[in-house]
Amino acid sequence: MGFQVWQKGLCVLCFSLIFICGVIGEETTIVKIEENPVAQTDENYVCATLDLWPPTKCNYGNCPWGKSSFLNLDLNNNIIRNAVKEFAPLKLRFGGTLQDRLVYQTSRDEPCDSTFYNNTNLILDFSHACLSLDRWDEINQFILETGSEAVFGLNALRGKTVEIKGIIKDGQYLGETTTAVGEWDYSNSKFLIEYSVKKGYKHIRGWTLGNELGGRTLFIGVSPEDCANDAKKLHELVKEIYQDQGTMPLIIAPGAIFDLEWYTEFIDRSPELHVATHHMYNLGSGGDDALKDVLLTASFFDEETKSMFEGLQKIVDRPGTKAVAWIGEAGGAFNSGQDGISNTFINGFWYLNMLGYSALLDTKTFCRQTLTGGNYGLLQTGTYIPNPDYYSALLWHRLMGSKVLKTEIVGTKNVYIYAHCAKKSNGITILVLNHDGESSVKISLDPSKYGSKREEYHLTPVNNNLQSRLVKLNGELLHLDPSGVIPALNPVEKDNSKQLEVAPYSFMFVHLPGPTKFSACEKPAGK
Ligand SMILES: Cc1cc(=O)oc2cc(O[C@@H]3O[C@H](C(=O)O)[C@@H](O)[C@H](O)[C@H]3O)ccc12
Repeated sequence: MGFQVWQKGLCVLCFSLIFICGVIGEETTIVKIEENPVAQTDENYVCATLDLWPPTKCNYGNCPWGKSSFLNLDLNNNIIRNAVKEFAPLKLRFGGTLQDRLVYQTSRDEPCDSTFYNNTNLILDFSHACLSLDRWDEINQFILETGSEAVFGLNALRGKTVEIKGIIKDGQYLGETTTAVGEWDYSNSKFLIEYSVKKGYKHIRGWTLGNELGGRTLFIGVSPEDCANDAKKLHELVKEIYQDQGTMPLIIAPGAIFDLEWYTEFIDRSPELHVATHHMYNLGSGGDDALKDVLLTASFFDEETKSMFEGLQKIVDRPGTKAVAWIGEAGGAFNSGQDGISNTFINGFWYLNMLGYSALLDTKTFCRQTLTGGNYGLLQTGTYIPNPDYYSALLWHRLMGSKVLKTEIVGTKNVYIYAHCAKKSNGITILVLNHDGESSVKISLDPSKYGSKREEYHLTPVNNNLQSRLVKLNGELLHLDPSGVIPALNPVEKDNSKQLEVAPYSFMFVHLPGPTKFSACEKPAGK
């Protein structure tokens, strides 16, 4: 037995009842890690989004977007640049609801107003806005200078007619459906792609089509057949435009909420698709008062969430399907997240679990809504000071390699453990999330399996306040230096002859540099 977890609470109970129960209550929880990887992520699995919401976007009386839209974000801000460079390359997905209301300037003489105006009489409640060529150049400069990769969301509603129909069943009015029908007018997108190739923007890793237009309908429904035809058109365009470029970016669609029937038909009709992407908001609404409980009890791992991941994995795993699965956008709570939750330590119970779980189900990339903007930004809106999840994302990126190892815990429900081959050594990295507020988790690591040493990265909230925006690493507050430099994330080295202890309500990355028994994690010499 290489790996064991003791629940302190149970042992305390046992000691206090020792004369009655003897050793019967001294329950040992066993954790097993399979030696052979069960899935593989992209090397840069951690991705973040930049959305388009204007400062006037509000939910529940809270307007958390400021100037975080990629149309007006200060791309020269030192903190943002430093935060992004730490990942180089960070995959950045540009898009969101309003991407299907965005037009691209085709000549510098053309008027181009970059403001989305609120108007509830219009589709998606906002006017159109324009992405100027100058701004597109600035965005590409930013991507290049920060060593990032871009995935850009194209407007898939252009040219389509939006129809609103009443639903009547058995003579009863049940509400309305909004669908977009007709052919996609790709001319404006074609221009942007051609322009990008002419300018030599090689860091564009993928072009994605539409935001939440298919799948489980939220606002506007598009049939799987129409969506597949549009994706096919995009593929043809990209192939033609990039024919002399050597590499071709990925074609990514539909960026919707998963629905088994819809996705099955869409993927069946899209043999050329590279990435089938879906969005997930499995904490519920940003206006929900019960989010704290949902996070601590991990009840976001409900049947619906699991069936979405498993459903898509099954579809893409079928022989003959080329597409792989990505989470193209996940912010926890929809409608901009929740202040005091999405931007605080407690949100890590969702974010780190989702990074772990999605990887296990062979998701190649996980895009966090957002890099900045809304309440769920990795960086605070306006100040760009990193929220606790920023540091979790960075530790994941640095420590968790692409090969995913399956873990199994027997005997406890309050601890979640994920394991990957290590990013930079022949060993492995494990991530332990202790959802128990009373008890530490104690783990023994058998040196004959896990090597003699380990490096611990223990994340705890400041003042034990789960809703703190400040986080400590190994007991030291993480903060920017006065010039906006991201702090070093240094581990504490420990001997594996001593037990590992993960405090109540905390997270720990543990790097086991080896030598370990995980031969699949050994890197070729020189890597
Ligand atoms: C009602 C709803 C349910 C759901 O599961 O997802 C979802 C997503 C929505 O839009 C996307 O999510 C973000 C958000 O609501 O916070 C937006 O900022 C983003 O641009 C959208 O892509 C809306 C509603 C729902």
